[in-house]
Amino acid sequence: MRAPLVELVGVAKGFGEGEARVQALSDITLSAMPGEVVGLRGPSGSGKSTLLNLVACILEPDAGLLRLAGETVWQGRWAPGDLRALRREKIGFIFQFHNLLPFLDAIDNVALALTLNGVPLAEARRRARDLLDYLQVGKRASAMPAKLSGGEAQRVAIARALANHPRIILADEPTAALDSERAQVVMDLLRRVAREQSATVLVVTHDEKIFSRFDRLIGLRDGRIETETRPSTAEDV
Ligand SMILES: Nc1ncnc2c1ncn2[C@@H]1O[C@H](COP(=O)(O)OP(=O)(O)OP(=O)(O)O)[C@@H](O)[C@H]1O
Repeated sequence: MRAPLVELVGVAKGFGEGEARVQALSDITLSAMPGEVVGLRGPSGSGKSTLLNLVACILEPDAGLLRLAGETVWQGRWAPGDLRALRREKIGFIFQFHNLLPFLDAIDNVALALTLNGVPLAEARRRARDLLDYLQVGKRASAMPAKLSGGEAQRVAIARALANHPRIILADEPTAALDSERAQVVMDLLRRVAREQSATVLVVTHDEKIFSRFDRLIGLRDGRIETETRPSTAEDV
């Protein structure tokens, strides 16, 4: 039986103390299955990034339960173990602006994610090259980030996020800096990765031009789940 890769039950998160306290998320219950591409939408301040950062184990919940790939990672406290290792092994994170290291070329930006996980450099470069080819940006392997177009840089960043074969891929506004055509290419890739690697992809987005590309679109308002739709036109290409 297939089990969810991401599960949150009754999760809450606030910031600050006393009068300055902001309840960013309240009573969030959701789960996402392998192969599923889920969008998180909602007005500014509705809690989208907070939710993504909780799933990434970058922020600690105040209450509830967080389970990743069948393992309870937070319930009242973090489960014992190395959080950084968990993040490196299970989670790939894609940012709005690619966050590539400016002093490394495309291939070494990807290879670094592998060497940090103990893969020898030559092997890391070989695998990085394969990934760049998979994302159709292999020709730019030796280009420095400043010489890449926005779409190319975002694909290199996706390659980096995928380097360790994470089952959970989190993306914060991955298409915000891209034109419509490049945004669709990024969504094609994310859908393909979800399908081929049985991964769950969770994407925070304001970008209406990609709303139809999600299996499920969850709408947040004031830190709560307000709507959940299944865009009917989402198709794999
Ligand atoms: N580190 C923090 N310290 C204090 N308040 C925070 C912090 N991070 C988020 N918040 C507050 O929590 C609420 C939710 O913020 P969050 O960034 O998750 O919203 P968002 O939906 O991602 O917004 P946007 O679309 O503008 O990125 C907001 O009121 C925000 O001001």
